[in-house]
Amino acid sequence: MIVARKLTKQADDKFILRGIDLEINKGETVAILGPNGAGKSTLLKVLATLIKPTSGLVSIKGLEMKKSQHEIRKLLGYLPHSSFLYDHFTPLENLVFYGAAYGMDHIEEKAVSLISSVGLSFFLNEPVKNFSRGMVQRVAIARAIIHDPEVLLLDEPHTGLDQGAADTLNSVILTMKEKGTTTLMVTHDFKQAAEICERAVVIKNGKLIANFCLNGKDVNFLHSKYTELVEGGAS
Ligand SMILES: Nc1ncnc2c1ncn2[C@@H]1O[C@H](COP(=O)(O)OP(=O)(O)OP(=O)(O)O)[C@@H](O)[C@H]1O
Repeated sequence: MIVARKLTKQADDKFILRGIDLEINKGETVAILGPNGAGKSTLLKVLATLIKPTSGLVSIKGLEMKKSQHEIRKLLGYLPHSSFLYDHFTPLENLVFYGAAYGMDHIEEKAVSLISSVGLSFFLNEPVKNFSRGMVQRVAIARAIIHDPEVLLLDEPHTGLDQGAADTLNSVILTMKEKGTTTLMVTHDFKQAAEICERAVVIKNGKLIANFCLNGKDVNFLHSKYTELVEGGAS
Protein backbone atom coordinates (compact mmCIF):
# COMPACT_ATOMS: atom_id res chain seq x y z
CA MET A 1 0.00 0.00 0.00
CA ILE A 2 2.82 2.40 0.95
CA VAL A 3 6.27 1.93 -0.54
CA ALA A 4 9.30 4.17 0.01
CA ARG A 5 12.61 3.47 -1.70
CA LYS A 6 15.94 5.11 -0.87
CA LEU A 7 14.14 8.16 0.45
CA THR A 8 16.30 11.11 1.42
CA LYS A 9 15.52 14.62 2.61
CA GLN A 10 18.14 17.29 2.88
CA ALA A 11 17.56 20.72 4.41
CA ASP A 12 20.42 23.17 3.97
CA ASP A 13 23.47 20.96 4.41
CA LYS A 14 21.80 18.52 6.80
CA PHE A 15 20.45 15.08 5.84
CA ILE A 16 17.21 14.57 7.80
CA LEU A 17 16.27 11.31 6.01
CA ARG A 18 19.14 9.12 4.85
CA GLY A 19 17.92 6.36 2.53
CA ILE A 20 14.65 5.10 4.02
CA ASP A 21 13.21 1.87 2.57
CA LEU A 22 9.75 1.06 3.86
CA GLU A 23 6.81 -1.14 2.87
CA ILE A 24 3.45 -1.02 4.59
CA ASN A 25 0.75 -3.50 3.59
CA LYS A 26 -2.90 -2.63 3.14
CA GLY A 27 -4.79 -2.71 6.44
CA GLU A 28 -1.68 -2.68 8.64
CA THR A 29 -1.33 -0.42 11.69
CA VAL A 30 2.34 0.46 12.08
CA ALA A 31 4.11 2.55 14.74
CA ILE A 32 7.06 4.77 13.81
CA LEU A 33 9.33 5.07 16.84
CA GLY A 34 12.61 6.86 17.41
CA PRO A 35 14.44 9.48 19.46
CA ASN A 36 13.70 13.21 19.19
CA GLY A 37 15.00 14.68 15.97
CA ALA A 38 15.35 11.26 14.28
CA GLY A 39 13.30 12.31 11.24
CA LYS A 40 9.92 10.67 12.04
CA SER A 41 7.72 13.73 11.42
CA THR A 42 9.70 14.57 8.30
CA LEU A 43 9.05 11.08 6.94
CA LEU A 44 5.33 11.47 7.65
CA LYS A 45 5.25 14.89 5.96
CA VAL A 46 6.91 13.43 2.87
CA LEU A 47 4.35 10.59 2.78
CA ALA A 48 1.57 13.17 3.29
CA THR A 49 2.86 15.03 0.18
CA LEU A 50 3.51 18.15 2.27
CA ILE A 51 7.22 18.24 1.58
CA LYS A 52 9.15 16.88 -1.37
CA PRO A 53 11.92 14.35 -0.82
CA THR A 54 15.39 15.26 -2.05
CA SER A 55 15.70 11.86 -3.73
CA GLY A 56 14.06 8.46 -3.74
CA LEU A 57 10.62 7.15 -4.61
CA VAL A 58 7.28 7.00 -2.81
CA SER A 59 4.20 5.22 -4.06
CA ILE A 60 0.84 4.83 -2.37
CA LYS A 61 -1.70 2.32 -3.67
CA GLY A 62 0.47 1.91 -6.76
CA LEU A 63 0.44 5.65 -7.52
CA GLU A 64 3.82 7.28 -7.79
CA MET A 65 4.00 10.46 -5.75
CA LYS A 66 5.89 12.52 -8.31
CA LYS A 67 3.21 11.92 -10.96
CA SER A 68 0.03 11.51 -8.91
CA GLN A 69 0.24 13.86 -5.94
CA HIS A 70 -3.34 15.06 -6.37
CA GLU A 71 -4.85 11.53 -6.50
CA ILE A 72 -2.72 10.43 -3.55
CA ARG A 73 -3.97 13.33 -1.40
CA LYS A 74 -7.54 12.07 -1.74
CA LEU A 75 -6.47 8.73 -0.25
CA LEU A 76 -4.82 10.28 2.80
CA GLY A 77 -6.02 11.42 6.21
CA TYR A 78 -3.24 13.34 7.96
CA LEU A 79 -3.26 14.32 11.61
CA PRO A 80 -0.27 16.57 12.36
CA HIS A 81 0.80 18.13 15.69
CA SER A 82 -1.41 21.13 15.02
CA SER A 83 -5.12 20.49 14.63
CA PHE A 84 -5.71 22.11 11.20
CA LEU A 85 -9.02 23.37 12.66
CA TYR A 86 -10.53 26.84 12.43
CA ASP A 87 -10.75 28.09 16.00
CA HIS A 88 -13.79 30.28 15.63
CA PHE A 89 -15.71 27.51 13.79
CA THR A 90 -17.71 24.83 15.61
CA PRO A 91 -16.88 21.12 15.13
CA LEU A 92 -19.78 20.86 12.68
CA GLU A 93 -18.63 23.89 10.66
CA ASN A 94 -15.04 22.62 10.58
CA LEU A 95 -16.04 19.17 9.35
CA VAL A 96 -18.51 20.52 6.78
CA PHE A 97 -15.76 22.86 5.51
CA TYR A 98 -13.27 20.01 5.05
CA GLY A 99 -15.90 17.63 3.66
CA ALA A 100 -16.79 20.24 1.03
CA ALA A 101 -13.10 20.63 0.16
CA TYR A 102 -13.07 16.87 -0.62
CA GLY A 103 -16.24 17.24 -2.72
CA MET A 104 -18.24 14.89 -0.48
CA ASP A 105 -21.99 14.30 -0.62
CA HIS A 106 -24.19 14.22 2.52
CA ILE A 107 -21.47 16.05 4.42
CA GLU A 108 -23.56 17.34 7.30
CA GLU A 109 -24.99 13.89 8.06
CA LYS A 110 -21.50 12.36 8.01
CA ALA A 111 -20.08 15.21 10.13
CA VAL A 112 -22.77 14.84 12.81
CA SER A 113 -22.22 11.08 12.96
CA LEU A 114 -18.43 11.46 13.26
CA ILE A 115 -18.71 14.10 15.97
CA SER A 116 -20.93 11.72 17.86
CA SER A 117 -18.43 8.86 17.41
CA VAL A 118 -15.70 10.99 19.02
CA GLY A 119 -18.05 11.79 21.92
CA LEU A 120 -18.71 15.48 21.24
CA SER A 121 -22.39 15.58 20.21
CA PHE A 122 -23.14 17.92 23.09
CA PHE A 123 -20.58 20.45 21.72
CA LEU A 124 -21.60 20.26 18.06
CA ASN A 125 -22.28 24.00 17.81
CA GLU A 126 -19.68 25.40 20.26
CA PRO A 127 -16.64 27.22 18.81
CA VAL A 128 -13.52 25.07 18.96
CA LYS A 129 -11.58 27.92 20.62
CA ASN A 130 -13.39 27.11 23.90
CA PHE A 131 -12.26 23.45 23.86
CA SER A 132 -9.63 21.63 25.94
CA ARG A 133 -6.64 19.94 24.21
CA GLY A 134 -8.39 16.53 24.40
CA MET A 135 -11.59 17.91 22.85
CA VAL A 136 -9.68 19.67 20.08
CA GLN A 137 -7.84 16.43 19.31
CA ARG A 138 -11.15 14.54 19.10
CA VAL A 139 -12.42 17.05 16.51
CA ALA A 140 -9.05 16.90 14.70
CA ILE A 141 -9.38 13.10 14.43
CA ALA A 142 -12.89 13.46 13.00
CA ARG A 143 -11.52 16.09 10.58
CA ALA A 144 -8.76 13.73 9.42
CA ILE A 145 -11.22 10.94 8.55
CA ILE A 146 -14.21 12.93 7.21
CA HIS A 147 -13.50 11.66 3.66
CA ASP A 148 -12.99 7.99 4.65
CA PRO A 149 -9.29 7.92 3.79
CA GLU A 150 -7.65 4.62 2.84
CA VAL A 151 -4.44 5.68 4.58
CA LEU A 152 -4.15 7.42 7.95
CA LEU A 153 -0.93 9.28 8.83
CA LEU A 154 -0.92 10.26 12.50
CA ASP A 155 1.81 12.35 14.16
CA GLU A 156 1.92 11.74 17.92
CA PRO A 157 -1.87 11.54 18.08
CA HIS A 158 -2.06 10.53 21.77
CA THR A 159 0.09 13.38 23.12
CA GLY A 160 -1.73 15.35 25.81
CA LEU A 161 -4.88 13.23 25.66
CA ASP A 162 -6.74 12.07 28.74
CA GLN A 163 -7.54 8.36 28.96
CA GLY A 164 -11.05 8.87 27.54
CA ALA A 165 -9.81 10.73 24.48
CA ALA A 166 -6.98 8.18 23.97
CA ASP A 167 -9.52 5.32 24.10
CA THR A 168 -11.76 7.16 21.61
CA LEU A 169 -8.82 7.67 19.26
CA ASN A 170 -7.85 3.98 19.51
CA SER A 171 -11.37 2.86 18.81
CA VAL A 172 -11.56 5.16 15.76
CA ILE A 173 -8.26 3.70 14.46
CA LEU A 174 -9.46 0.12 15.04
CA THR A 175 -12.84 0.78 13.39
CA MET A 176 -11.02 2.25 10.38
CA LYS A 177 -8.76 -0.83 10.33
CA GLU A 178 -11.82 -3.10 10.13
CA LYS A 179 -12.75 -1.20 6.95
CA GLY A 180 -9.26 -1.91 5.54
CA THR A 181 -7.60 1.43 6.37
CA THR A 182 -3.80 1.43 6.62
CA THR A 183 -2.39 3.47 9.51
CA LEU A 184 1.10 4.82 10.13
CA MET A 185 1.50 6.44 13.54
CA VAL A 186 4.52 8.38 14.80
CA THR A 187 4.56 7.99 18.55
CA HIS A 188 6.56 8.16 21.77
CA ASP A 189 3.73 6.39 23.59
CA PHE A 190 4.76 2.73 23.79
CA LYS A 191 1.62 1.72 25.66
CA GLN A 192 -0.65 2.91 22.86
CA ALA A 193 1.69 1.49 20.19
CA ALA A 194 1.65 -1.95 21.83
CA GLU A 195 -2.12 -1.75 22.18
CA ILE A 196 -3.08 -0.95 18.60
CA CYS A 197 -0.11 -1.55 16.27
CA GLU A 198 0.89 -4.89 14.78
CA ARG A 199 4.30 -3.72 13.62
CA ALA A 200 6.87 -1.10 14.60
CA VAL A 201 9.68 0.54 12.70
CA VAL A 202 12.45 2.49 14.40
CA ILE A 203 14.10 5.55 12.87
CA LYS A 204 17.41 6.86 14.20
CA ASN A 205 19.54 9.61 12.63
CA GLY A 206 17.36 9.58 9.51
CA LYS A 207 17.77 5.84 8.92
CA LEU A 208 15.35 2.98 9.44
CA ILE A 209 17.25 0.74 11.86
CA ALA A 210 14.59 -1.84 12.76
CA ASN A 211 11.28 -3.30 11.67
CA PHE A 212 9.56 -5.85 13.90
CA CYS A 213 6.23 -7.49 14.66
CA LEU A 214 4.19 -6.41 17.69
CA ASN A 215 1.40 -8.97 17.43
CA GLY A 216 0.87 -10.57 20.82
CA LYS A 217 3.63 -8.44 22.39
CA ASP A 218 3.12 -6.13 25.33
CA VAL A 219 4.49 -2.73 26.30
CA ASN A 220 7.38 -4.30 28.28
CA PHE A 221 8.59 -6.13 25.18
CA LEU A 222 8.45 -2.88 23.22
CA HIS A 223 10.33 -0.93 25.89
CA SER A 224 13.17 -3.42 26.11
CA LYS A 225 13.41 -3.93 22.34
CA TYR A 226 13.52 -0.14 21.81
CA THR A 227 16.13 0.39 24.53
CA GLU A 228 18.31 -2.36 23.07
CA LEU A 229 18.03 -0.86 19.56
CA VAL A 230 18.30 2.85 20.31
CA GLU A 231 20.45 2.98 23.41
CA GLY A 232 22.36 -0.19 22.49
CA GLY A 233 24.05 1.67 19.66
CA ALA A 234 22.34 0.38 16.47
CA SER A 235 22.80 2.92 13.69
N1 LIG B 1 12.64 22.49 7.44
C1 LIG B 1 13.69 22.11 8.14
N2 LIG B 1 14.89 22.72 7.98
C2 LIG B 1 15.97 22.32 8.68
N3 LIG B 1 15.95 21.31 9.56
C3 LIG B 1 14.80 20.69 9.79
C4 LIG B 1 13.60 21.03 9.09
N4 LIG B 1 12.60 20.22 9.52
C5 LIG B 1 13.14 19.41 10.44
N5 LIG B 1 14.44 19.68 10.61
C6 LIG B 1 15.39 19.00 11.49
O1 LIG B 1 15.38 17.64 11.11
C7 LIG B 1 15.51 16.77 12.23
C8 LIG B 1 14.36 15.79 12.25
O2 LIG B 1 13.15 16.49 12.56
P1 LIG B 1 11.78 15.72 12.76
O3 LIG B 1 10.78 16.72 13.22
O4 LIG B 1 11.46 14.95 11.53
O5 LIG B 1 12.16 14.70 13.92
P2 LIG B 1 11.25 13.76 14.82
O6 LIG B 1 11.88 12.41 14.79
O7 LIG B 1 9.82 13.84 14.39
O8 LIG B 1 11.43 14.41 16.25
P3 LIG B 1 10.42 14.58 17.50
O9 LIG B 1 10.22 13.20 18.06
O10 LIG B 1 11.21 15.47 18.42
O11 LIG B 1 9.16 15.23 17.00
C9 LIG B 1 15.56 17.71 13.45
O12 LIG B 1 16.92 17.89 13.79
C10 LIG B 1 14.93 18.98 12.95
O13 LIG B 1 15.44 20.09 13.64
